[in-house]
Amino acid sequence: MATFNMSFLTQPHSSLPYFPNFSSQNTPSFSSYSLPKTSLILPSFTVRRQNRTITRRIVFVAALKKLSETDPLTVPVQPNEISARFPNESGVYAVYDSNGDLQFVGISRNIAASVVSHKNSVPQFCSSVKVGVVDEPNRTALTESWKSWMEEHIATSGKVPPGNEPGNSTWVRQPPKKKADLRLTPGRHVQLTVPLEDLIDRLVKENKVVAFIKGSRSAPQCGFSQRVVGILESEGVDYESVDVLDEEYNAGLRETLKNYSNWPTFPQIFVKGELVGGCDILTSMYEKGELASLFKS
Ligand SMILES: N[C@@H](CCC(=O)N[C@@H](CS)C(=O)NCC(=O)O)C(=O)O
Ligand code: FES
Repeated sequence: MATFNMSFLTQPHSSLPYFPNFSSQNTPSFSSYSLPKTSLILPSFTVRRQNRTITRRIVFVAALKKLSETDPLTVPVQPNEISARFPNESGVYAVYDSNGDLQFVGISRNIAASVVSHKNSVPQFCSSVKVGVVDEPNRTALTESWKSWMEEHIATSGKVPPGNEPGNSTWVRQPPKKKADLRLTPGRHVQLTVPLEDLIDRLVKENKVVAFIKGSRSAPQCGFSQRVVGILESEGVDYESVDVLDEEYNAGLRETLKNYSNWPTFPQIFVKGELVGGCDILTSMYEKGELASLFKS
């Protein structure tokens, strides 16, 4: 059998020899996954060591069931029916189209949620799904499960599932691209004809939410700025950022902004031209759940 380097293939997150966890209420039935027992406790045996008799038990852990031996489950149209049929657990899953062709093998921390998401985004490819729940999942174990299903499919069909072809982004959600930071000037080589205060004033009035931070939004250079960026992003705020440490495009901003806002530190967050505050104030408003109304208005 040919050997394949799987590292370049599109894989979602991580997987393990696959131990079903049947405790979930959403797990429909044992037979739908046709999985073996999590572990079989085999008879114990004894060894003699330094005149002591030690009892050992052999624990046999069931391996991931083969892809070809796993029964497919039909994917219902309604998300709540999908959640009822598929487990909310970690594992590996294989998605088939209505012709029974394997489209994608994935790993998920919540298989039901992944199936709902695929059914929404690519319903034409998402007719039935084979599931392998992984108990005590860790990254290596999940990845090994994924590999074993992929290798089995490649060995029998000679093909990589289309959704796992390198560069295919149909099945794996790409992280949203971060906005670029705003720059106050075209660069140091250009002589400013208006005072820096006026540029700041225009910028905070023309943009609803502006965060003046140390470093860029993708790589804040200070923990206070990092916390504020994290809060704004977790609230899903559409904001602009300006790096006060950027001496090429924002020369002089660090000191001029302190005068403009009468606030001595960074970060500084402006909403509709008004200073809201820095890290402490934003953190406190976040913890009290006050940010949604601030950014909505
Ligand atoms: N308590 C402040 C913490 C921020 C802070 O202390 N910033 C300092 C260190 S990053 C600062 O900007 N100092 C002035 C400067 O570096 O120009 C807040 O709530 O934002
Ligand atoms: S740069 Fe040191 S605390 Fe912000």
